[in-house]
Amino acid sequence: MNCIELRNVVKKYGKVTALNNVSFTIECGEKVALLGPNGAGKSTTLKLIVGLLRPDNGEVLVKGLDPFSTKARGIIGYLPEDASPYLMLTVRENLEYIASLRGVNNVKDKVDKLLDFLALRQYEKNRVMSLSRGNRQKLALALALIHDPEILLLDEPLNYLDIPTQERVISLLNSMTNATMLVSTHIMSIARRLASKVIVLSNGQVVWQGNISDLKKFGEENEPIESIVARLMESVK
Ligand SMILES: Nc1ncnc2c1ncn2[C@@H]1O[C@H](COP(=O)(O)OP(=O)(O)OP(=O)(O)O)[C@@H](O)[C@H]1O
Repeated sequence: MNCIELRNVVKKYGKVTALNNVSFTIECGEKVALLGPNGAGKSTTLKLIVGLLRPDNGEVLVKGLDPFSTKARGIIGYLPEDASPYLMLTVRENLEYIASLRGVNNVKDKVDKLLDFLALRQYEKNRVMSLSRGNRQKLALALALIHDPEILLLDEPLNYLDIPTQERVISLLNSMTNATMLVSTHIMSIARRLASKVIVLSNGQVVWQGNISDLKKFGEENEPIESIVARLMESVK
């Protein structure tokens, strides 16, 4: 079954065409990295799937549903780029508030587990406005994961995180074997550790999609994967 589907999607911001006829499908359970140069349309793609934006043309479906529907919103977890949780609330208050909005059972247990897992316990009573950027990112990740979403949309999930936390988050995400994941990243090594497929966007268009292992076919012997991906990205101007 398809969990995410974009059909001929066009999205414009005024005169800027951010996405120009983008189509792809992601089957339930697949882990996919969304790659592309700055301004390629990655964040826009995620915002359309999460129901923060509507396409100007074409269709976006989440498990066959309109992303704006309550049902679709309930099965998605979203980590925005530069996520900003409620700054005046404490770390625990943020987690408990979102957990209750999401209808999570056993809120205290779930919050405690995430606080410990992401090494946020010592900050639980601190207001978010006082946290470092990395600790805010950890909280934003916890907020995206608190309801065990079926579909996870992550925009640069490891931004600002220290190396031990990056490793913990990678192993946590890898343990979510049933979840469907679409992860936007600029870092190829992260894409390879979190995903088995890639969609490469450039200038608002899909320039390549397929298994990461097949990317090697486009390169010369011993050519680094980053160099192959850079060439694909530059193929559309
Ligand atoms: N709110 C907005 N208003 C106007 N233009 C926008 C807006 N958001 C994005 N854009 C434009 O849409 C295009 C795609 O932007 P988007 O943020 O989706 O790219 P991206 O691939 O996520 O980039 P990056 O890797 O730099 O984060 C860019 O040209 C960007 O300037």
